[in-house]
Amino acid sequence: MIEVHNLSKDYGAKTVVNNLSFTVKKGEVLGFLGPNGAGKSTTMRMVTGFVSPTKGDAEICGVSVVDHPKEAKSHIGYLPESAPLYDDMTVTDFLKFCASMRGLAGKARREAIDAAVETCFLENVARQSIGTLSKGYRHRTCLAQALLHDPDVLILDEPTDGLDPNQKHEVRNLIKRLGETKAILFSTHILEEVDASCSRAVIIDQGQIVADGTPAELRAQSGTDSLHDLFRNLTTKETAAS
Ligand SMILES: Nc1ncnc2c1ncn2[C@@H]1O[C@H](COP(=O)(O)OP(=O)(O)OP(=O)(O)O)[C@@H](O)[C@H]1O
Repeated sequence: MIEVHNLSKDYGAKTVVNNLSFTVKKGEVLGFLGPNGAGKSTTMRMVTGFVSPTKGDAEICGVSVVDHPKEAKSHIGYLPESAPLYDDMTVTDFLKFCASMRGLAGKARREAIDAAVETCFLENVARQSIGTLSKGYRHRTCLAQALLHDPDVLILDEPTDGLDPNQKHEVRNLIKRLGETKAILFSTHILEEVDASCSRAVIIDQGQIVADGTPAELRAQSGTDSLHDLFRNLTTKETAAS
């Protein structure tokens, strides 16, 4: 469902994503790991069609994001890194607006909003304006907009960032459940999430893949049965210049 072919991105003289290739099939949840500045968000922005690659392409359900970005985007639900929301809208109005942008109307729109509100546990705040929500609820509102059109592919940039332990648990379970019928690519710094939600994980460092496997394969590769040790051994310790 997601096929990434030799994706690269240069900013000036700096190559921040360097010839990445990987696939995510239906029923797979791929954890996308890497230190700060490794190129995770840039890769996700290219796969979702929001940033043009310098080289390479990504196919979403067989559709090239470079050649047919609008069609490719119709198959994707995207939670960007800093959730873009309209503070003056209520949660329901924001979801109505997003659903309309996705071409939903009438009964289909109402049902899509009800389902997303229920899935993301937003019932209690549905009529509250977004500007008054806590960080966790803002985050879940943005996750809800990604689910409205029941996309085959979900691309989630740090979906548990800033959530309390209870919410993290709920969102991890949600990702696992949604992953049974969709292809999910999600980035995280939290290595425990690999075991909690992922069928496979890719570790990138300085824009390149340095490990790719199931959680068990990656732990075996570490020599100490520890994802933390593998991550520390394979990635540069310094935070990349930003
Ligand atoms: N628009 C841009 N112009 C120039 N450099 C950029 C731009 N966007 C990203 N970069 C650089 O590309 C590199 C990769 O950034 P990116 O945000 O993809 O990393 P990341 O792995 O998502 O990091 P983090 O985990 O901190 O979110 C960084 O060095 C960043 O400064």
